[in-house]
Amino acid sequence: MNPSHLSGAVLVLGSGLLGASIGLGLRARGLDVVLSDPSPSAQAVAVDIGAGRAFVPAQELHPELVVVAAPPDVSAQVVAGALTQYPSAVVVDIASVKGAILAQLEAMDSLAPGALARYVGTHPMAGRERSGPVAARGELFNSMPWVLCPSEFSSAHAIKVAHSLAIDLDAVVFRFTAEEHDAAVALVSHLPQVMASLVASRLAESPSAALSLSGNGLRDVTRIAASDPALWVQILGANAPKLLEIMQGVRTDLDRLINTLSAPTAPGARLDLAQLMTEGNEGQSRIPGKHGGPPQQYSWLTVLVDDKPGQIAKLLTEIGEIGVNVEDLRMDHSAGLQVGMVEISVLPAKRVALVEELTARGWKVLQ
Ligand SMILES: NC(=O)C1=CN([C@@H]2O[C@H](COP(=O)(O)OP(=O)(O)OC[C@H]3O[C@@H](n4cnc5c(N)ncnc54)[C@H](O)[C@@H]3O)[C@@H](O)[C@H]2O)C=CC1
Ligand SMILES: O=C(O)C(=O)Cc1ccc(O)cc1
Repeated sequence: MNPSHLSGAVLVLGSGLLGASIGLGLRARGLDVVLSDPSPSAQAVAVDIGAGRAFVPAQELHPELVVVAAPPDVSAQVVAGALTQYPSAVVVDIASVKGAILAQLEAMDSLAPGALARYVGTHPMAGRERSGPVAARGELFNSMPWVLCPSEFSSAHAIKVAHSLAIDLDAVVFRFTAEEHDAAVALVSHLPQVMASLVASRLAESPSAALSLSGNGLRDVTRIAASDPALWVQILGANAPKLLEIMQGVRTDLDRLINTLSAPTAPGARLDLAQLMTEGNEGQSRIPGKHGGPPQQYSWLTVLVDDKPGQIAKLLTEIGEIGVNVEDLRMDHSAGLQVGMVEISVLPAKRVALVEELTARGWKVLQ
């Protein structure tokens, strides 16, 4: 592991999923990480998994950086407290919304003049649909976007320290204004969350016989519907104006679709459906590939594995031996059979050789 770009202690306020993941990542760089959380159990679990040492109020602390990893609706207060308590530290927050927090900070009389020079709003675009330190992963941010939203007050030094945090955690740094950030995440994060929840809520009272036919399409579209309601109430509320703009467009399209499907054989109806699907194809093809690179088309292959311990690890090890990089992986189970179907995506040029080699090694590959 390369040495850190930071040198002093890092204080993490809020040791849930994100705070503990940041702690784990920074500890792996050898940094001194101090964790504080009003929930004693969240703090204790984060310490136990190795995300840092427990904050001791009586002990003097001079952190180089304070990372506020608290829920969005308390983040501004916690940032303000940290700016006051640690007058030489840079303070960043990582909340999912940026404009509302900056506005709250700007409206505070309690802050010392110039204190906001040491603050940078940031947002790692990585997370999980689970919360709490138990779900934390030190590699969570690896190759994922991390947005820095410096304000007009942020100093060059504060921006550099915020940048170092993201780089230390192997993230890919982007720089947006708070306003640009909120518009972007309304589209790429908040709209998908709302749509996933809307689709999944249709399933709540559906017959279980229908659900037994569920496949990857449904799983892909609804994965984030398992997200923490308490967090999302805060995120959606804080970014409502930006999200509304996009949802008005969705409503127009949905109304059009309902009209079309009300008379599916009417002249023009099929063209309208084709257009809607094509627009979806166009949008989907614009989602960047890994590491923020250009959209990348991968080839998928499916390998049948016995449903017993160690099989997937063995398969992945052998793919590694063959010298092919797995770009993505998902699992499905064949209803009623003791086999799993592992779907693997690889660069198209690698697919044929990989199928041949896996088959020669005795794996059942579905073409
Ligand atoms: N969950 C996700 O996937 C992502 C979340 N975020 C942002 O990260 C922040 C934390 O979210 P998670 O770690 O997912 O939530 P979490 O619920 O796992 O952890 C939040 C922690 O903050 C603590 N906390 C509550 N009030 C506090 C206060 N006044 N001071 C310090 N700590 C306090 C809670 O006790 C809890 O342990 C949120 O602002 C969220 O918007 C950003 C990117 C992804
Ligand atoms: O689970 C996923 O795919 C996510 O996209 C998680 C996520 C949740 C909230 C954020 O502010 C950023 C990322």
